[in-house]
Amino acid sequence: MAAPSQASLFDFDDVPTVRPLAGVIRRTELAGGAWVDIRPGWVGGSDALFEELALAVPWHGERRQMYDREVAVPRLLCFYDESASLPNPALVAAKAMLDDYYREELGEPFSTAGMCLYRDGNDSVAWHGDTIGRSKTEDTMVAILSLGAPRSLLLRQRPIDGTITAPPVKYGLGHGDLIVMGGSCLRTWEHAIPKTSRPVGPRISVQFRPRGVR
Ligand SMILES: O=C(O)CCC(=O)C(=O)O
Ligand SMILES: [Fe+2]
Repeated sequence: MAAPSQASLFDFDDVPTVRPLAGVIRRTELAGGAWVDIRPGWVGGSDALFEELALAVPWHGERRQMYDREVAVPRLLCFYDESASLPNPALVAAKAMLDDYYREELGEPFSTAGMCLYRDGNDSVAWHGDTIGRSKTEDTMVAILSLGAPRSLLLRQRPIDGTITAPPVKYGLGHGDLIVMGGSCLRTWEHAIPKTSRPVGPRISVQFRPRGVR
C-alpha cells in the first residue's frame, strides 16, 4: 500500500461499536424520488475495524474487458452472499441495526455484503448505478459503511441523452461514516469514488444490499 493508514483524530476506541441511528441519521431528498441518509461516525473504533478487515477479508483483484483490452479493476474486492458469515462481529451488529431501523421502509432485510478496498488514490470506482437485479426497476436501498481514510463519494442524476444537468453532490466518507442511498437513487442517480492525486491512506467500504440487488 502506498500510504499508511492514518488513524482518525476522533476515533480512539479499540473495540468497534455500532452507535445508534435513530435521532441522529439525516435524510436529504434528491431529485426524481431519490434520497440519501447520512450518519457520520456510525461505527466507533472504526480504525480498529479497518485493520481487522484488512487482514481477515480474502481480498482479491478482478479483471474486466474494456473494449479490446482486459484491464485490472482499480480496487480489491470481496463479496459475502447471503449464506456467508460476515468476517467480523461488528458487521453482524451493523447489519442487525440497519435491519431494525429500515425494516418497515425497506420491507425486507439487508442480505449481502460487498466489500471494496481502495489501496490509495489510484483506486476508484467509475460512475455507475447499482442496477444489477431488482434495483434496475424497483426502489430499494444500499447502505455503505466507510472505514479508514475518507474518500469523496460523488452523486449525480443519471445523464439523459449524455447531458449532465447539474454538478455532482459530494460526500467525504471514512472512519465509520454511514451513507444509505434509497428511493429511486440506485437507478435514477449514479455514484462514483473518483481517483485523487492527494496522498490518501486506504479506505474500505462495506455495502449492505437486499437479496437480488447488486
Ligand atoms: O466504495 C463505495 O463507497 C462505493 C462502492 C460502490 O459504489 C459499489 O460497490 O457499487
Ligand atoms: Fe455502487
